[in-house]
Amino acid sequence: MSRLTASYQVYGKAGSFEKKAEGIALGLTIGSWTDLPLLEQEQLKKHKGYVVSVEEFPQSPHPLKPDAIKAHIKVSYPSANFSADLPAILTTVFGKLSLDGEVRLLDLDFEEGLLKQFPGPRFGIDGIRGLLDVHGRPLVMSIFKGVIGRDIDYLTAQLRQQALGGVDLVKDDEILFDNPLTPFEQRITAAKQVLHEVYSETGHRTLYAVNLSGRTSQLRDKARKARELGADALLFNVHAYGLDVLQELAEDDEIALPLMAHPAFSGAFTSSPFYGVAAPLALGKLTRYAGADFSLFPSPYGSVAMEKTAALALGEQLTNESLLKPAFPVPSAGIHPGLVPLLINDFGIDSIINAGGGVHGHPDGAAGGGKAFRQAVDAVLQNQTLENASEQQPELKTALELWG
Ligand SMILES: CSCCC(=O)C(=O)COP(=O)(O)O
Ligand SMILES: [Mg+2]
Repeated sequence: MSRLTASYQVYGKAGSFEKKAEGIALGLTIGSWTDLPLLEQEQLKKHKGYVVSVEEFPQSPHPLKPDAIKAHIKVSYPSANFSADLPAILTTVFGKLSLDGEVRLLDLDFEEGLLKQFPGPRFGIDGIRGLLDVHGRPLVMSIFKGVIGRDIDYLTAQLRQQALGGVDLVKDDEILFDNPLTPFEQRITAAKQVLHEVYSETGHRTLYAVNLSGRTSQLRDKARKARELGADALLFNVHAYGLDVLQELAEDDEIALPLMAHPAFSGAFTSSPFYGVAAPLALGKLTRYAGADFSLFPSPYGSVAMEKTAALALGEQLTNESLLKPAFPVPSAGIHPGLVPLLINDFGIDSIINAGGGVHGHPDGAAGGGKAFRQAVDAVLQNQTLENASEQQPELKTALELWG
């Protein structure tokens, strides 16, 4: 029978953590142990959690509580205790415990038998590259901006400019929901036509990720309809809905579209250094296990930044060796072409450079913005500085003058 090991960060007095860990291991499984008669101990043995390790960090005192230090606790849970789904798993390892003071879930280690119950990305990095026939460089994605309150003609005009800039993907902004001016289905069909026109004119292929939104009970039918209409990919605010909803979409063979996980709402439970869930686990490992082909997260550099070690660990969780396919890391928010060398250095070629304002804010419009990003990527891959490359690339030069 497989097991699941949870790693937690806690604060407390030095020497107090074994007891705390034992309390978690028993409290979240069989309750008590030593007081049980031997026969019951034998019966319940396979359901018992146990402490794997306790590590104290005396050099990491609590910033506000002078007698408390940090510790990491690992607890192993038998999978006999839960059904093989993320709601049951999260409730077991961090249900009531998440409400019990300063405790943070850092990681979950799934043994192979349990991991096999999860789909992982349907397409993964190679599958997405195959759809685009783009290999050997990071992909470039742009984001619709300022579309709320505008009609479908505005949206298609903006899409055309983005695609002409040579971006590989365009996604809806996560705050664009189904609405009378740009209804979900019309967005798909109108975008398809524009992207086909651009492909006929230029030979450049761009995929569009439409925001799958609405009540949970409607999502499956909407996603299936999107596929029927020829949608390229679905953007999904997974952390507002829950990971299991993503998994349902990922496992549905009648949907079978690339799924792009947006980090909206996740800051509510990942941002505190003391509480919640570590971002590499929530936006990295679990988002990949549940079936996202792409996971967006704040890069270490832009307007909404994630601490660098967390962002790097998140990228690692999306791409490391696993039974499941890797998902694309998409470090985002406030990205401009001048950041491309840092992003490629951090997240490698198998990542996506994603920008909204950094594309639309270009003085030559979104087409100029897209070109500047593509030029920046090419410069990095050719080991050129952006400054040198920009001597031959006017769009990149303009971007560097504007954003540095
Ligand atoms: C917080 S990561 C999500 C990125 C995103 O959805 C976005 O709209 C970023 O836009 P920006 O103009 O900052 O590139
Ligand atoms: Mg956005």
